[in-house]
Amino acid sequence: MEVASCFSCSNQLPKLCLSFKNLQLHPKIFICNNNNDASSSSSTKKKRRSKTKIINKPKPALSTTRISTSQTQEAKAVNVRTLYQNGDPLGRRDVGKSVVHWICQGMKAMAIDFDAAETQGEFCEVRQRMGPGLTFVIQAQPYLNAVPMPLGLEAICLKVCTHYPTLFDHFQRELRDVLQHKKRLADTDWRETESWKLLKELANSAQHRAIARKASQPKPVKGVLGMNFDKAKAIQTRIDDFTNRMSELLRIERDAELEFTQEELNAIPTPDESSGTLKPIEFLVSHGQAQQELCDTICNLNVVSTSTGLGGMQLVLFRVEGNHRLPPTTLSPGDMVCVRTCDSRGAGTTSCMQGFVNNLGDDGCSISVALESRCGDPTFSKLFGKNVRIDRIPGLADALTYERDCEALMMLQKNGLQKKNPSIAVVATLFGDKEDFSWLKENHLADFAEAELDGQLGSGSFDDSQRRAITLGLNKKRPVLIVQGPPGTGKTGLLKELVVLSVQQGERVLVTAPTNAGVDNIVEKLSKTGLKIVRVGNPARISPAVASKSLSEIVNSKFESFRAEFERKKTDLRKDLRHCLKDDSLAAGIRQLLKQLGKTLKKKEKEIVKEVLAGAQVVLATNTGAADPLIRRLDTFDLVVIDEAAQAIEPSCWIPILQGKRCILAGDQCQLAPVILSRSALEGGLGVSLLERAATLHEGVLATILTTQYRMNDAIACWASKEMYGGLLKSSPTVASHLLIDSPFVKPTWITQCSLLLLDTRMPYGSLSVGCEEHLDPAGTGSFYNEGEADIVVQHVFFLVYAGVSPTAIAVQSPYVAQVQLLRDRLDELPEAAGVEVATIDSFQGREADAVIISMVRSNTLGAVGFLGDSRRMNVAITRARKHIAVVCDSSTICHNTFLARLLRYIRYFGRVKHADPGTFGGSGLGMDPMLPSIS
Ligand SMILES: Nc1ncnc2c1ncn2[C@@H]1O[C@H](COP(=O)(O)OP(=O)(O)OP(=O)(O)O)[C@@H](O)[C@H]1O
Repeated sequence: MEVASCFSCSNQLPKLCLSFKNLQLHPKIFICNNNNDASSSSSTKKKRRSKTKIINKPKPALSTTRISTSQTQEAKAVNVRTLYQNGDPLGRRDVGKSVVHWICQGMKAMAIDFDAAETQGEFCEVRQRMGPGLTFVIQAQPYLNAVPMPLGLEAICLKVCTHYPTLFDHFQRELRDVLQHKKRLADTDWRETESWKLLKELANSAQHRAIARKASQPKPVKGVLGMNFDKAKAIQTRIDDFTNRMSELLRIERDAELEFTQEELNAIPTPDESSGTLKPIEFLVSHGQAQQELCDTICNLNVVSTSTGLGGMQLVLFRVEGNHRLPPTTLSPGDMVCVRTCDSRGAGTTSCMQGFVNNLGDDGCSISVALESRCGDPTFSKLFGKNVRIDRIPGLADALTYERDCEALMMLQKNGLQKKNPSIAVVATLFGDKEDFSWLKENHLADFAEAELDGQLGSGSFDDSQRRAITLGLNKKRPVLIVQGPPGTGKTGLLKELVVLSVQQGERVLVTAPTNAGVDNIVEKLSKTGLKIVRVGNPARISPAVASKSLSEIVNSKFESFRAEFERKKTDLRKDLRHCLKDDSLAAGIRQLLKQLGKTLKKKEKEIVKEVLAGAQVVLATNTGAADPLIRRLDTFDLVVIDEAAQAIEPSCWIPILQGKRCILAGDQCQLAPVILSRSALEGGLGVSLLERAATLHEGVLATILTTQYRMNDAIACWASKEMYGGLLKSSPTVASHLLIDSPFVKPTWITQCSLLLLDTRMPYGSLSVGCEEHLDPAGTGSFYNEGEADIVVQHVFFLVYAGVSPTAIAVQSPYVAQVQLLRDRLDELPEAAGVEVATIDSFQGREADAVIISMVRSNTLGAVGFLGDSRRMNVAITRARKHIAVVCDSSTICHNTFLARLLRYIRYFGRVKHADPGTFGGSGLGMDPMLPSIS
């Protein structure tokens, strides 16, 4: 079944659900998940860490079904942890009757729509979209989203709404009731309906049986790779132990995440309806008031225009009625949303479509949403000229990531040692013990030697350790290679070379990374090689710099002429239709032709997508995105490469690995780690990456280490080497002493000749510079900002630019999202700073810049430094700099952490310190005296 591209962190975008009618609006608690500290927008996990802001939304005017207090209290006794997940449907006893009632309502709406589609002769479209497992779960979301979750039970609802066996079970029951009722009136056999037949088809599919009975016995192990039965059985036992343990840890982590959400919800007092504090939804839309809260619903929107995108997605541009600005919103590109028509109060919905946010307009008044194209579809055309509301569908992206990780573990357990598994040698290597490993080698089933290079490498561009890594990686019989290397040792460059050479030796390669930023980084490198590369993923999550390599752009460009021809024919037919409206049979014929034309367009597009992917030498996606059916349907890959592998949990790495014959993992376990919310999941080992585990296996023979760095001035590299790598990191003489002054057109100033600089907002006599206190983001994101530090950063950028440093060679980082936003706003005011990159530390991993400025933000009397104290994050931040690093901070706060205190001491000793006061430079940095400050 079809899932065309992606949403949120991963890369799957569900095809549109069916239209559905007669849905009622209900009072609802809206959850606003905001990225705050450190998190890159691509990391959904980080979203979980962010404080959740809840807004009690107003009640629509429609009649609503309130769950009674006693019901809620009764159901509150149910704990999310008590839910089990063995593949059986969860019943009243497990989740409580309020939640069961909630699912029933959602599934009933879906069943009614199912039946309506059959009555209206649109069932083949339904058939196309429906499928077992995740496909079904995705289709069910808008229906569930339209029913209010019982108060206090949101976490359980979020868990249940992705529990396939439960949803399917309830849907089956509701559909049967709907069909029975209808057919009783018509006196026909309801079992003969298309809807029921489709349901039975799903229930009989192998995938349904596999998912709905996860507890079933794994297949019996036969001898694999010619091993005797006992050996194979021992490996299978290890796989079983591993997958069972990991599934349990994933479940604990997911529960922790849901409990976190529930705690946040519970912390909000129940709205006092009599107080009159609730405002109608249109108030939020039409009043630009300061006290407006962030919301994940936007109402009173009108369709302005439409255009067609990939996969038949219709990009629909909405604008707020009366050209008001959009309300402050949590919606961001890639978010999955439900689009419905409504009245001016946001109520009275008549139809619903699922899609994802493409972007929010720069004018602040518009939003564009990708919906599935529905040529001649009455549901789609109903949006025109109507009030429309857009609601975010929460939690599904995280649920999908979780489901895909679980699915990968299931496939590893069931198929890992089956003959048909292309990655059987990888599985045997990573789960076999020393004896099995030697046996593989002796029997020439795996070879860990270096491959011959035949002078393919460009001379001089790689050192010995890099050459060794490349030759090991080119050996087609080597199942696993781990490339470990501190920052700047050339891992990404080496991976690029490896991919190019592997393609040259006839291999097809799948390249993944845990985050979209990581994937885009390697796409950027590979795009200059002339290889046929395709980046698969949600277009809204792909960096504009590499958009031309995305599947959507490639398909669109190939499809252009065909689409133009289609539009021309469609216009002609429409004209004809207008002329013969009185002749029913002729009009019906033309309508039929229009429908046929739409189908041909879709078919052609599918063919092009298939052709592009099949012709690609390299396919790139996130680890989770590699589960996209578009990728899964392709032939087995010869090689799977995972970059930034230390940042991924092991289950997610198995998604791409199981699709290739061999794999190469590159990363550094001293850089960003996987983010785990639950302490017990962390202690249980969920935070241990595959890279870390595999590097120590079989006496380290799977790994190769790089130790010479080619990025940083030695003063910067020495700090990282001492703090993080036991002094092992060496600097290449080509970079060891490079400074900003060595770049062309850069003037000699004390700053351009300084590699390490501390801009301290604390004065030598102990007082803090005016305006340099930290503040909690009033938007309620839980993030912090510091205006004084922002001013100091701006003026430092100004000094650098004034000294001749190119703005594109400067990067500004902060661990806090609110500070990043503030810095962007401030630097936008400075035309000289156009081109300076401002990013969170997490999103800048894997990148580099000549000059890096870090704003630490925290300044408080308690000495609280939050996650600044995470040495791996600070290692990433500092090691992005090639020639100059400036740390802006309040030393008295930061020094409360011993690791950070050592960093400041190191800068004081080997670099320079300036006590910075934003007031003396004229605030925003604009119009200030460009004389360079002296060092105090
Ligand atoms: N052998 C080499 N000779 C000269 N420069 C090199 C060599 N290898 C790598 N470099 C340069 O070193 C810099 C860092 O390389 P790269 O980004 O690939 O490192 P990395 O290990 O991926 O770093 P990180 O872990 O921080 O992402 C790049 O500018 C690259 O051009």
